[in-house]
Parts: sequence; C-alpha cells; structure tokens
Amino acid sequence: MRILVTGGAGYIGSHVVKALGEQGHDLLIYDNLSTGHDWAVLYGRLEVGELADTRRLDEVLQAFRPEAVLHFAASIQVEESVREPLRYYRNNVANSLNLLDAMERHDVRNLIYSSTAAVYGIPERMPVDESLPLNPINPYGASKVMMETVLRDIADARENFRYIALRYFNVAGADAGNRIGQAYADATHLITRALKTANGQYPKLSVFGTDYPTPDGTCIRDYIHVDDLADAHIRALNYLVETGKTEIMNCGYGHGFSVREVVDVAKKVTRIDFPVEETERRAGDPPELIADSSKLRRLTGWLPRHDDLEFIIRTAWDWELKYRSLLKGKV
Ligand SMILES: NC(=O)c1ccc[n+]([C@@H]2O[C@H](COP(=O)([O-])OP(=O)(O)OC[C@H]3O[C@@H](n4cnc5c(N)ncnc54)[C@H](O)[C@@H]3O)[C@@H](O)[C@H]2O)c1
Ligand SMILES: O=c1ccn([C@@H]2O[C@H](COP(=O)(O)OP(=O)(O)O[C@H]3O[C@H](CO)[C@@H](O)[C@H](O)[C@H]3O)[C@@H](O)[C@H]2O)c(=O)[nH]1
Repeated sequence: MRILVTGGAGYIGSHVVKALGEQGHDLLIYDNLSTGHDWAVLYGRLEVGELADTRRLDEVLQAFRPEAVLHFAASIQVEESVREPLRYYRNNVANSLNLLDAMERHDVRNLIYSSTAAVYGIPERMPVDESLPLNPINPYGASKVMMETVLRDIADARENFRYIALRYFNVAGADAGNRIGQAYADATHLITRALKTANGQYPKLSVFGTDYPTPDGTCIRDYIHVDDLADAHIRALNYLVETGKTEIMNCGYGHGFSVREVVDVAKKVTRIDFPVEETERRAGDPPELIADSSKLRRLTGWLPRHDDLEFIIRTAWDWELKYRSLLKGKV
C-alpha cells in the first residue's frame, strides 16, 4: 500500500515506519522534525513539512496519492499542555483538521489515528475498556477527545471514510536492533527520565506523589513495548482495509507497575543505584491506568511479544547509551 505517515520521524512513528517498511509498503513520512529526527526514518521517503502548511499538504497528497494515512504528529506532554493549552489545541486539533481536509480533497479513505489513555481521565473502573466515559483531566487528553469526536462525525457523514483510533497506554522501550528509540535531549517520561538519571544527566529522579490510593502509594501505569504497539498498527491497518470498519481500540498489556516498581527494575537493569527523591504529586496524573485490550486481541489477533518490564527497560537502556553517544557526536 501507499501510506502517508505524519510524525513518522518521532518515537512511535519511527517504530511503526520500521514495521511497515519491513512488510514492503510504499511510505511517505511527513514530519516537521520539531521533536523527530531524519535519521530515525529507516524506510520510505521523508518530506520535511508542517501540518499547518495546507498548500504543502495538498502538493504531497496530490503527488503521492496515499491509500491510507497514519497520523502520529502531535504535541505529547501532559504537563506542558496544562501550561500551554493553546499550543496543544492548535497542533493536535487545528493541524489535524488541516490533514483531514486535505484527505477529503484527495479522497483518502483510511486513517489510523494515535489516541491515548489520557482520554479517560480518572476512570471509574480498572482495567479500562473502550466503553468507559471520556473525561480528560488535562488539555492534552482533551485535544485527543476532540479529534475522536471529529473523526466519529466525519465517518457518520461520509460513507467511504473509515478509521481506527488506537488509544495507547504508556509506550516504552526501543527497537531491539538498537537503531531507534525515544530521542529527546530532555525527558519527561518516567522510564527515560530514570535511565537518563542513571546515566548522570540528572542528579536525581523525582517520584511524583507517594500518597495515591495504590498498594505502595505511587501511580500505576500499563507499559507497552513500542514494537508491540507497532505490530498493533500493522494489524489495525489490515483490519481496516479488509473489513472497512471504523473501530476504537485500547493498546496495553492489561497489567501495571507502580513508579517504585519501575525504579527498582531500572536500577536492576542498569546496575546503578541512582538517587531518588519523593516529591509532591504532578498536576494532571491519574492514580492508575490499566488497559483492557481484549478488543484489539479479538478483532486483529494481536498478541504481545515483549510483555516483560525488564526487557522493555533493557532495550530503552541500550538505546539511551547509544543516543548519549550520538548527542556527543561519537556515533
Ligand atoms: N509516547 C506515549 O507514551 C504516547 C502515549 C499515547 C499516545 N501517544 C501519541 O502518539 C503519537 C506519537 O507520539 P510520540 O511519543 O512518538 O511523540 P514524538 O514527539 O516523538 O513524535 C511526534 C512527531 O510528530 C512531529 N510533529 C509534531 N507536530 C508536527 C506538525 N505540526 N507537523 C509535522 N510534524 C509534526 C514531530 O517532529 C515528531 O516527529 C502522538 O499523537 C501522541 O499523542 C503517545
Ligand atoms: O520523573 C518522573 C516522571 C514520571 N513520574 C510518574 O510516572 C508515571 C508515568 O508518567 P509518564 O511516563 O510521564 O507518563 P504519563 O504521564 O502516564 O503519560 C504517558 O502515557 C499516557 C497514556 O497513559 C500518554 O497519553 C502520554 O502521552 C504519555 O506521556 C506518572 O505517575 C508520573 O507522575 C515520576 O514519578 N517521575
């Protein structure tokens, strides 16, 4: 298939591009490189472009004529979205509308959309299935709910438009071949932040809140390896093209780890007893998020291959060491 991948030079997009490329698809990656990297695009052609640039989008869709779009490009940090809501609504909503407009003009009918567990806010039961109400507690989650609403309405209005929204839980780990991984000079995600602390980039790791209603008082998350998530995209795309059915599916393993448990495994994998301090809660954090992904499994046959926190953190650590050398110009 000819597939346009927005945000394909970023962390998750680059792993999905790798998986699609291995299957021989014809790929065009559209990315402004604001947080992505040209070297992370292992397959296909990279077009450095901005979603706000509607003329450029038109030219690209006209020339490439994609049969499907995978839309990863977004701003992704929960805490930043609380401080800068307008920037989040502009990039995640207004710029996504530009893409959908262009897709309509060029009759592109299939879309895989990157949604998030943040749409659920503080869910009323665990694990979280797709039928639970959407009550985002930060602008990032709200921007994704808005886009899910827009997609639903377009699919209702246009008979030949269909999409799958994948709601990712906490994505972590890196390519087992150690070619790509999460590549930000600064880190906000727990696992990457812990590994950069082990590596000496930060003096200590903060544990945000120890008074949550969880067994050890710290937040619990469902960490999914990025290559398993990439496989979920391949399967979702096949399902979409074969059945023509619009769906929304959670992506996670169905069990979680507390912040303290993640820190313990990070220390074990790195063999470094890095300093940890317990601090106040971080704004916008729900106590627990665990996916019920039985729909994804049932409809697409997806099965996790890397459901092992130690493996996830080991691949992230191998990548972190390589990325540090890359930053220092040693690779
Ligand atoms: N990382 C997670 O744990 C997680 C969890 C749930 C959902 N998601 C979603 O997955 C998607 C990918 O996230 P990621 O972790 O790979 O983030 P990322 O920042 O690594 O990737 C985003 C990519 O989009 C590009 N981009 C951003 N704005 C753009 C614009 N206006 N025009 C063109 N390109 C633009 C960036 O340069 C980058 O390459 C996002 O939609 C995010 O909301 C991520
Ligand atoms: O230095 C740190 C960083 C994080 N945490 C905690 O670790 C947990 C996980 O935090 P983080 O890795 O930042 O991920 P989330 O805030 O859970 O959000 C991620 O996972 C969501 C889906 O669950 C996605 O929507 C978001 O895009 C993605 O950033 C939270 O309880 C944080 O408070 C710390 O204690 N110290």
